[in-house]
Amino acid sequence: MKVTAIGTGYVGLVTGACLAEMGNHVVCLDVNPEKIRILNEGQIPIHEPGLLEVVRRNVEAGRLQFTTDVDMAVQHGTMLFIGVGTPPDEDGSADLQYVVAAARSIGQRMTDYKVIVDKSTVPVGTADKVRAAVKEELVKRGLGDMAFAVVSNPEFLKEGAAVEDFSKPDRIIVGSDDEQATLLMRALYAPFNRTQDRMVVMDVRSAEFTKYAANAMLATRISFMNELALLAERVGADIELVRRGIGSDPRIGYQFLYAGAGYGGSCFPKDVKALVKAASDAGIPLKVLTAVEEANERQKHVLVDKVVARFGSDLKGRRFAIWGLAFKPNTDDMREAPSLVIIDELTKRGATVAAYDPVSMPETARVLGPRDDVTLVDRAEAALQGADALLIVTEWKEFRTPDFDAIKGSLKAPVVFDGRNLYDPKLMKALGIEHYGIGRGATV
Ligand SMILES: NC(=O)c1ccc[n+]([C@@H]2O[C@H](COP(=O)([O-])OP(=O)(O)OC[C@H]3O[C@@H](n4cnc5c(N)ncnc54)[C@H](O)[C@@H]3O)[C@@H](O)[C@H]2O)c1
Ligand SMILES: O=c1ccn([C@@H]2O[C@H](COP(=O)(O)OP(=O)(O)O[C@H]3O[C@H](CO)[C@@H](O)[C@H](O)[C@H]3O)[C@@H](O)[C@H]2O)c(=O)[nH]1
Repeated sequence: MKVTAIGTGYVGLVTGACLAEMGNHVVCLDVNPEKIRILNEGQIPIHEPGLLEVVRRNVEAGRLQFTTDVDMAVQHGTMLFIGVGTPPDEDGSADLQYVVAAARSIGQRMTDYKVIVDKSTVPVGTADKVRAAVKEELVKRGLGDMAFAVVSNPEFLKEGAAVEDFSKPDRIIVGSDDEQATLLMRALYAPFNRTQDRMVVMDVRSAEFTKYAANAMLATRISFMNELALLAERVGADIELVRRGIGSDPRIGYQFLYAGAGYGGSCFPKDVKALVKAASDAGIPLKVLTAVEEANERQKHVLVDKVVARFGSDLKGRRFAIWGLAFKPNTDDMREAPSLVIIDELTKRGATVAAYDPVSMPETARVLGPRDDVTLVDRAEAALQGADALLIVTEWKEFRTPDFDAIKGSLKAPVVFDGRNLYDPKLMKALGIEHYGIGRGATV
């Protein structure tokens, strides 16, 4: 089938590449010429495991191309996926300007039937806005009767596992009230839906809502565990043992129960805010979700609170090593990364920071800009040299079983603030490392 992906970010590029992999002819369009230049040079602008290989394979096979040419891109696809950003507006609501602009650019150019697929995360009612924008442009061109469908197909991929998640989806949500469009969506997704029918077809509004409900539920689990972690510490329990204890109940399950330094990324923070705002506008304030966000804001400060409790609030002359900067492992994405809050809190108390991340240091340098108080080093061990303590912020695999002797030998004193509960407190005690986990007390 002929597909156009509008927006070549995490969602648009992965969608385009994975659909090309199944034999579709895909054009990926972006308004950012730099991204298209990188893609046309055989590279990808983001770090996403396995994606480069899929992109290269399909470009070579002639099924995948990248362009800034809107005319060509709109002409090409029968199915046009909108995967542009929906960042938070000042009041927390989703800013739909890029989605509406993409819709208009379709309406200004289409000459035959199109299925316009909203893949971006968008509030309930957005498909109506997309439909209205396309129609308005068609009417301007005297083509008000031209048929098209607008479908909601929210994306559930996780960064760092995007290709895997797209290729083996838990579910494919399709919100559609157009039979022909539903049939085309079924055909397009058939290769990803072979072993078991995972496609759930519903009305458009319910599909749009499903995406926010899923992220809100996951964020709730994390904030719930983070709050229990605070309590566990106070009453002398270990949240890691509690996690295993409750996760064994299949109604609860083990996933997404990890207490840590707070959730970040381009989705949970913005989607929770957007749902809270939409609900309040609708006159149904969401009390639980409001608390989820508040708890997460507090959680991003928990690691520094522990540093302050140990070293005092004046950190002048102190130096801290940070391992892990990206908001989660296997990505270079720094959007809403807890590490940024931690760096900010440490440096504003006078400390300096030496930080290491396996892939996100160029992105960190871009986000932070030139700084005297933050040094980015190219090896984990280098960050430790002469530091007062080590803070672990992102659970990259290479931090899981490090050379503990090197940690002890390089730090001024062996003190580790373990923001992802990577290390066993008993082992730390045996090794003589002062260890502060999340929700499991200190081993001094
Ligand atoms: N990142 C994720 O893991 C993820 C997962 C599921 C859903 N989502 C949702 O998908 C959407 C996209 O997220 P993302 O992380 O891929 O965003 P992104 O910022 O990485 O990419 C968006 C791209 O769209 C381009 N763009 C903007 N306006 C355009 C236009 N009119 N025509 C063509 N291109 C245009 C931008 O230049 C940019 O390259 C958001 O709504 C997000 O909430 C993201
Ligand atoms: O038990 C856990 C699990 C995650 N996190 C944190 O939660 C954040 C988000 O992690 P994750 O969900 O793995 O990454 P995202 O790429 O942001 O993916 C989420 O957001 C996407 C965009 O909407 C959705 O498509 C995905 O289904 C949803 O998992 C990160 O900061 C994690 O460190 C925890 O603190 N504890």
